Amino acid sequence: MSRQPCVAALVGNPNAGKSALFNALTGARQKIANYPGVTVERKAGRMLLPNGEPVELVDLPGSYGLHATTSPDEEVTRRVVMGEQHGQAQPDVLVIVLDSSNLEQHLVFAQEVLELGRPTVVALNMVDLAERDGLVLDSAALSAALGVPVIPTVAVRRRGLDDLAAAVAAARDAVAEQPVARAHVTLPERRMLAHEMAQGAILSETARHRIHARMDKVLLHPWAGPPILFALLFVVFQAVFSWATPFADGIDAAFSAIGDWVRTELPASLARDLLTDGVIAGVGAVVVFLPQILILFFFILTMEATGYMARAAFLMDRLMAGVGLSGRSFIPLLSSFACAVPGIMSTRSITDPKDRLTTILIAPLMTCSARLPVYAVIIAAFIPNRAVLPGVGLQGLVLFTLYVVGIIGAMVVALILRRSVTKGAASGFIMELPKYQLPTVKDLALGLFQRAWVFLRRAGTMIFTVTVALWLLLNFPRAEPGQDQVNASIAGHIANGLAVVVEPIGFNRDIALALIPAMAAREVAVSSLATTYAVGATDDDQQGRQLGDQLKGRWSLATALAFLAWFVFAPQCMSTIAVTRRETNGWKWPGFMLAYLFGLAYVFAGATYWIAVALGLG
Ligand SMILES: Nc1nc2c(ncn2[C@@H]2O[C@H](COP(=O)(O)OP(=O)(O)OP(=O)(O)O)[C@@H](O)[C@H]2O)c(=O)[nH]1
Ligand SMILES: [Mg+2]
Repeated sequence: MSRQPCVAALVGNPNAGKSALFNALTGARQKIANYPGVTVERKAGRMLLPNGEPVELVDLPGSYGLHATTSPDEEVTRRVVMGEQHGQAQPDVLVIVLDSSNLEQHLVFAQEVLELGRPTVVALNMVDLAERDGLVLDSAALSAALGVPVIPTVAVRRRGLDDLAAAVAAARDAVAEQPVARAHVTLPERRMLAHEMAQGAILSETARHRIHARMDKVLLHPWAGPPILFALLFVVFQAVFSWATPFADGIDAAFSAIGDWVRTELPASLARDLLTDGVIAGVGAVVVFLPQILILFFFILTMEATGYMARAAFLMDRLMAGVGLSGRSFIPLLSSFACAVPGIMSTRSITDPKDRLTTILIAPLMTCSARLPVYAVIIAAFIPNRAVLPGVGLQGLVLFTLYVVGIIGAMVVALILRRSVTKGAASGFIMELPKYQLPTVKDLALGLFQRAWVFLRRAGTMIFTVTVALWLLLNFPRAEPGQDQVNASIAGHIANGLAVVVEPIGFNRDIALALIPAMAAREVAVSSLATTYAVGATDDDQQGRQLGDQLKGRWSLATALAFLAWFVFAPQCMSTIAVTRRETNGWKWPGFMLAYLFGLAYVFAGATYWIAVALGLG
């Protein structure tokens, strides 16, 4: 008796391990071509049944459903399964591949396939990963629930392949029987059933796996997840202000004491002024923010170490797709909260060139840690330290808002870029979620130490150098008696020229003066202001005052708010420009980045200033 060559097809959700099974079952006997008329790959190969009989095995693209298909891939899978695909005989046997550690999710699609009533076999794949996580499944119970054979497999270790081949052979022999179509159920019903079947198939589960699964249910919930993430970040920014104060005050007092000591011990001279006004006032003004930076990183490192950060990325994936970016952009953008330079370098993992370029261009809008000193000094000086709600401080709220404005700005810019300069569609991605873990004190301490070291090294090298250079430009040429030293200096002349440009957005000469050295790095704005006010101070009393008090006396609230808005957008960072040039091979994109970011900064600072003035805050 001769038969038509039997065809079997592997179906299942993306990442179930279909291709891994396909490779294990067919070995080198593969043919790869395109389905006619579409650019979807057709992978077929020859697998052997236990009796040596060959079967054509087709590896189908991953899919979430047979009805509302959303991509050419899913459409091909649907057509092949239904027997409607041109150039492909309808499979005699369907092999549904399930990921054991995502059983509930994968059973939704499996039910849809089973409703077709075709001869079907289920490969319960990745049982090794489930067992690693403390979950042992009962394939017999699942088989009883589904009404088809269920074979546990580990595709990458070739475990269960013989049993699977035997099950395919048995199902093939049943082909002659009339297919029995099953009752159709709605999607919510299918979800419920999937939940019940997945629960019913649990043979044993460690307490830890159960807790982790429950945590994921809540933290990754499409509605509950994002508000939880948002609330968590909110707490972080509250802590950045409320916890840091005693430490920051301590550092501040130490720098003041050193400054006072130098002033009394050394004879009055330009060299003494360089030490007190340039080095101690300037560098000290930045170092004061070390506690806040460490608190921020304490939370970021903890979220990473516990496994929550990857889940945050998972939650963000949908949002990113909404603005035309893939979830792959999330990690580079997240590391840009520390610094845009490593963030931009890590975009190398994004395969789509336009996706990658868009991510590079918006990375500087993520609030890097160099902005924290700028934000913190202005907020501490101008935003009253009071609670808007019990436990919710106004200062932390403003800081949180600045971060959010940066993120919203980045999303809007991405949306616009993806429709103009870097036109293209979003490509989805699925990432593996790491296990939940308690962070170790050692790892956290090491991470914080590295952050502290990076920050202090910058303060000791670049910020020190730029501040000393600024001090020199502020002190020469020397003013005539009765003349203001800052106005007489080289830096003062340059600043007065630039002030014309920034006056319309509410900036004064001192800000214009700080913006130029701050091109080296944002936090230099703080040290520059501190040095400028120290040089410009007319008596010792004024000289000893803290930067915050100086600002309060000299700036209006409207100016302070405009200054904050400026720093949300302005590309004040030489290293970011340099790394963008390197990563995009030329000056075109860094030039574009500079232009659009300065444009946004100018418009938003101006709008903030004039709205504040109109509200009577000028
Ligand atoms: N540990 C383990 N890993 C597996 C197993 N099966 C597959 N993998 C891995 O899981 C990942 C996804 O497997 P694929 O075979 O590409 O999944 P797929 O179902 O073909 O995915 P799509 O083609 O995107 O639908 C790969 O990294 C595989 O190496 C398994 O049984 N155990
Ligand atoms: Mg595949």
